[in-house]
Amino acid sequence: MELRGQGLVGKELKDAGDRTSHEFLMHALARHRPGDVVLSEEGADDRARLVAERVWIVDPVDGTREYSEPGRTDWAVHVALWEKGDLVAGAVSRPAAGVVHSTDNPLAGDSVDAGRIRLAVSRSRPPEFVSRLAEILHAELVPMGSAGVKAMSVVTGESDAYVHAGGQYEWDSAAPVAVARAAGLHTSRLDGSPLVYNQPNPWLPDLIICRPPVLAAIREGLDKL
Ligand SMILES: Nc1ncnc2c1ncn2[C@@H]1O[C@H](COP(=O)(O)O)[C@@H](OP(=O)(O)O)[C@H]1O
Ligand SMILES: [Mg+2]
Repeated sequence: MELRGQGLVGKELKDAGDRTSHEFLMHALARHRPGDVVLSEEGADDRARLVAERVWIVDPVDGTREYSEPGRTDWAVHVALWEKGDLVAGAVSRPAAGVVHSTDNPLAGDSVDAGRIRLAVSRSRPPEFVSRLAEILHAELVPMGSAGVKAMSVVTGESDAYVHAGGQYEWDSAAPVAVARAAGLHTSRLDGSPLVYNQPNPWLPDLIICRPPVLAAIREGLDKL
């Protein structure tokens, strides 16, 4: 937040934000949880994570593009804890909005049943299939930056589902998925299989996060693509 007001713009601001947040998190985790391994978007992949019992999966700035655009609040800091096979805790912080969604306190809101399904989608690179899915479902697209912010929009009831495919890494979804699960939402891969973390290759290209009542409609829509 401090860096954003210091005159850096564009790539310089993105890189400085990523690096500063990464260093902050690495120091904090080394100090408070020295025995744990960290998988960060901005760090070298420490292969010790593949035999570790506890691994922190972090994205220091998710929605880096939005972070670099003055006044935007749709970017987030993701911190998730994976322990012995699954996510056990996580938080998605939105510093510019002044909110932290965590597995302890997801800040879940009631969703008004608007009739039309609202799909959260990337504002800068909406996957083509999501537009087709929206047509099939007569759904409304709600564009915003950051995987974490999109997932939290389902948690708060601003949208009904976040459906993504075509590319992403474990750090983009780990903390959002941990919080979404704590809020009682459905989380899975596009084919319905579970999202599995701390894999040798952290590429995790697709997901569905949705309110349970819309899952059947989304599945039917996906089948028709
Ligand atoms: N096709 C793709 N391949 C790789 N990463 C992708 C991707 N689409 C989205 N992402 C990542 O998902 C996050 C949210 O993207 P978007 O705001 O467009 O929905 C971004 O994380 P970062 O900002 O941490 O790089 C972005 O890099
Ligand atoms: Mg990210």
